[in-house]
Amino acid sequence: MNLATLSGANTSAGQNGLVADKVTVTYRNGHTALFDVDFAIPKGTITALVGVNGSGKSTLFKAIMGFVPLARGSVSILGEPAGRALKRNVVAYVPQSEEVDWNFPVLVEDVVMMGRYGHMNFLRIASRQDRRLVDAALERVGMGAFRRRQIGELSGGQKKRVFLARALAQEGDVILLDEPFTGVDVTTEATIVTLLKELRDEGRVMLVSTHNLGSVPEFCDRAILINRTVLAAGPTEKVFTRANLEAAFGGVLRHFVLGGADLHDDADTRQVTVITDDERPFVLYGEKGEDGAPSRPTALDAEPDAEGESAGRAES
Ligand SMILES: Nc1ncnc2c1ncn2[C@@H]1O[C@H](COP(=O)(O)OP(=O)(O)OP(=O)(O)O)[C@@H](O)[C@H]1O
Repeated sequence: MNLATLSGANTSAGQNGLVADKVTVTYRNGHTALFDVDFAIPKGTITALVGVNGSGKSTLFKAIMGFVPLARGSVSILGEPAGRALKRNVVAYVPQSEEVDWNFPVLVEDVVMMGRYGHMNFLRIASRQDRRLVDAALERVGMGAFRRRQIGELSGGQKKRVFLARALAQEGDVILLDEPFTGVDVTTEATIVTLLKELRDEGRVMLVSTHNLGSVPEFCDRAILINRTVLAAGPTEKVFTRANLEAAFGGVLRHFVLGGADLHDDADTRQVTVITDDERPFVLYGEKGEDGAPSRPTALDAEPDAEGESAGRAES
């Protein structure tokens, strides 16, 4: 995807958030990447989009953005058909890094200014207000000092921040983030999470795809588990359960249970369950183990070397 195709926006208010109704996407090669995807996300919330590689997360973002056509179904945004909302530039999209052509010769401040294109006429002459919003967005993500750098010269985490700044400059009420935490360090992750929480408090709608299962309960009010269709959707505490995650990830998930003598020197049967798809494990503590609960870490469907590796992650 070329940087220039990722244009910018406008503010708008609506009573509803993001609604998908039987969304089905079939690529030109005949592969149906999504079928009958249904969900409804209210305003003022952050929703995690979670699923294995190839489960259709990016396809869903592209379908919402109108980059791929729907074979069936519809999307409504802030109470109006997606096409109309997209024309009003109320949706800001932060794509996966791999989707962007980083050789496109453009300065950081120009990337952020793209977020303002939807507010300009065809001559694209930036107003004082446009420049002010670009400055504010760059400062808010801590990238003010990098504004005159070529985007391709930045680190992965810095690029993510710049794209977030572009979404901020756009002033979109709906923000779609495709794997914003991939390849970023803990400081950048914390910066992004803080920012998303602020945006939620401002009443925006955010859909965030991530493989960092552990961070989902920390900042996402809701979650959608997906594997070509929606497996579970709703408040995180209801959706982010061991059974649902196992259904969503099947054999791909690394899953360990610590209990018995490894954890307690008394008869306490509570266990620590570590579920991980990627870098940040999802840790459950306090589930009662059955009699004879595993006393050693148990790797279900894990790779041969995964036990030590993931047990180490769980400790960190
Ligand atoms: N342009 C395309 N043409 C045909 N098939 C595609 C195209 N893009 C994606 N697919 C297929 O659609 C499915 C969903 O891909 P998608 O990129 O949406 O998955 P994802 O959940 O975002 O994966 P990841 O976690 O790896 O980013 C995959 O099977 C993929 O091979």
